[in-house]
Amino acid sequence: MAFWSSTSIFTSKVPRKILFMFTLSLSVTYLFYSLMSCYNSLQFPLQENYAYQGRLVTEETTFVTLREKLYSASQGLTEFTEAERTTAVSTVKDHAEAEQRTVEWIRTQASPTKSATGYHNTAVEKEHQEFSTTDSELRVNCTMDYGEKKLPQAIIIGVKKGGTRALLEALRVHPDVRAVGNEPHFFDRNYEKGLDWYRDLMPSTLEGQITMEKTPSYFVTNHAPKRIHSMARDIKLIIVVRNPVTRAISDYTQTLSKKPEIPTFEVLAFKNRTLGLIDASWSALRIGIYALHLESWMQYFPLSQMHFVSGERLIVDPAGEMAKVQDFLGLKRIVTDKHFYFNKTKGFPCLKKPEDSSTPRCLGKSKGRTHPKIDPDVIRRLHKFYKPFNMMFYQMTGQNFEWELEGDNESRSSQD
Ligand SMILES: Nc1ncnc2c1ncn2[C@@H]1O[C@H](COP(=O)(O)OS(=O)(=O)O)[C@@H](OP(=O)(O)O)[C@H]1O
Repeated sequence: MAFWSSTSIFTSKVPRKILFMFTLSLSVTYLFYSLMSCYNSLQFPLQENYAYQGRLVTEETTFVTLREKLYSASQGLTEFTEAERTTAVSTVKDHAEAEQRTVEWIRTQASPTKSATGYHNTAVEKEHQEFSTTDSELRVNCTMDYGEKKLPQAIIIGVKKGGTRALLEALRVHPDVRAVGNEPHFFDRNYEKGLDWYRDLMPSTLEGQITMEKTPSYFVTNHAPKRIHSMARDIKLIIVVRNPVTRAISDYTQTLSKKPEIPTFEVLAFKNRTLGLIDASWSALRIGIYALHLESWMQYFPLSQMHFVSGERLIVDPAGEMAKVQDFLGLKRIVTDKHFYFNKTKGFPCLKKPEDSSTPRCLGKSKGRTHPKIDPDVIRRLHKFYKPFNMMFYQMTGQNFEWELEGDNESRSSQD
């Protein structure tokens, strides 16, 4: 009875109110913590999505902060990446294969050229039946992040030292482009890791956004055209090309910055300098035989799926080149001259600084290194060496990049 009278206190009116208040406050606390933990796990995706929307409305701050973060992250990654270290020094096997292939190709070019239509041959059809993935198979990985990770619909496949980083960073300003910052090297070095691994590297995209990546070594990788075709036969390919002589010097400058002990450019460029025998198997020179590499790609992809960017024009008229790239990708022309300014110290166009940020928007110090002075006679010989291949490349692409004019000028000034 005594026990009953002590518990019956809970049934009396005043304590029932206290009990109610206590339960209520417990529930509110529980609800508050649940919401907080949910918010924390969603915070980054929300910001990202909001940022994207903000771009279209007025709130630029979040977008800018996020872009700055991505930009500086990509800067860090481009400095001395594994890609840069290993592409310049190919393995002995690759080197031998490449040399053999280059020599054979140069020999066969003495015979009449193939017609442009003949390149896109039956190998493509066979390949497609065996390996092609359907669109629905490509769109599976939905993450906590808003949107979903997709395999790229467009890839900057080359060329090394052409201006690929500048192009990718300018494209990333576009709200409908999402690109991975570093170079995945999937189709040349990581292919055995599989498409799921590759897809997982990509940023999540919203409906209507394009997923992109850049790995410049794909352009000169034998297996890359077939492998990329088997992933997506309708993929768009972008190739930034630059005068092969300047490109070779830029490539050499990069290697030299990491290995100061290597022989001079003049020594590496020749098999026999007295005989004027150019070493076309040296990767710095081989990469510049664009017609040779393009031929492999044309066996799998029609020219309509390729877009060639002039590395030279990307420096003097970035907005002009960006307009053409955006058209090719089916994007609205959002990245325009308003986004660029010429930075005199850097000597290159840079992306304009957002008002509230002090982070530089120029590319890092691994871009725009001072090139060593090369013997003008060697430069002249290299221009002569590349001339027929450049002509062939102009014919194949239907575009004249006018590298011979530069060569003529250089030859003239070196004679003065
Ligand atoms: N806006 C801007 N800023 C800096 N550099 C620019 C820019 N546009 C094009 N370039 C040229 O890009 C060259 C480097 O090319 P890549 O980015 O393709 O190099 S890499 O293959 O990724 O290492 C780099 O070559 P180097 O000057 O020889 O370093 C530049 O000439």
